[in-house]
Amino acid sequence: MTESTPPLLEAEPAAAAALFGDRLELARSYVASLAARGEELGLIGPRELPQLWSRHILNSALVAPLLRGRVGDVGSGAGLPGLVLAIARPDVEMTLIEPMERRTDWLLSEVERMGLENVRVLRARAEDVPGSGDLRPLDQVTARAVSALRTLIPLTAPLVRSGGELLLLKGARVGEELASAQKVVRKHRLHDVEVLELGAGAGLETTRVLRAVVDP
Ligand SMILES: C[S@@+](CC[C@H](N)C(=O)[O-])C[C@H]1O[C@@H](n2cnc3c(N)ncnc32)[C@H](O)[C@@H]1O
Repeated sequence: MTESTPPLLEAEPAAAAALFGDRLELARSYVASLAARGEELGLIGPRELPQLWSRHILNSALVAPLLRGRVGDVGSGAGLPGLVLAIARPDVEMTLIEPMERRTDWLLSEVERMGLENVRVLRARAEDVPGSGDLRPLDQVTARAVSALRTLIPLTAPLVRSGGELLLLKGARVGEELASAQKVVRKHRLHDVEVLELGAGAGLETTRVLRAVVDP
């Protein structure tokens, strides 16, 4: 019987330096920590290591230039995109909203290990946050791989202040998801809804972001 070789961590793509600038060392330390402990903690699958940088870290970091003010990330899991964005944008106040204790423990330990002062970890389900007094209405909310738009919009829009924005990272079927979410788009008074395609020009995997203004 031959022993199987553990999958190798993807080499850091050249684009990482431009996306993280002087925060690159912190991004590297988060990637190293996630690669070392992520599988054991059930945060990432073993097959993710060969695409950790390109599919997960840079896919998340591409959203960083769109951020402003107080931002929440719903369903952060391992820290995607919220922790990556907080690393890239120390000027942004980031709240990671995640209900699973094992995941919030991991997020808190990473925030402490990296000395990030712009991150708060809130253990909660997004739908329980409005009206709880735990979080003031946010300027923007991000989410990635949490649910389809028809359920994700009702989870995220109530967290945003009037005139704030949703930035929802989506896959190639975002158009179909949006078509079947029209009822909640109207109910939550989203306008200026657009799908941004980020990264392709820079030779990266395309990150699709549903951006919409919330006007409750
Ligand atoms: C598939 S994981 C994705 C994690 C991460 N965003 C990523 O892209 O890798 C979905 C995450 O959403 C969280 N989640 C599920 N329902 C939620 C809710 N109602 N409010 C907040 N987080 C939720 C789960 O606990 C889980 O960590």
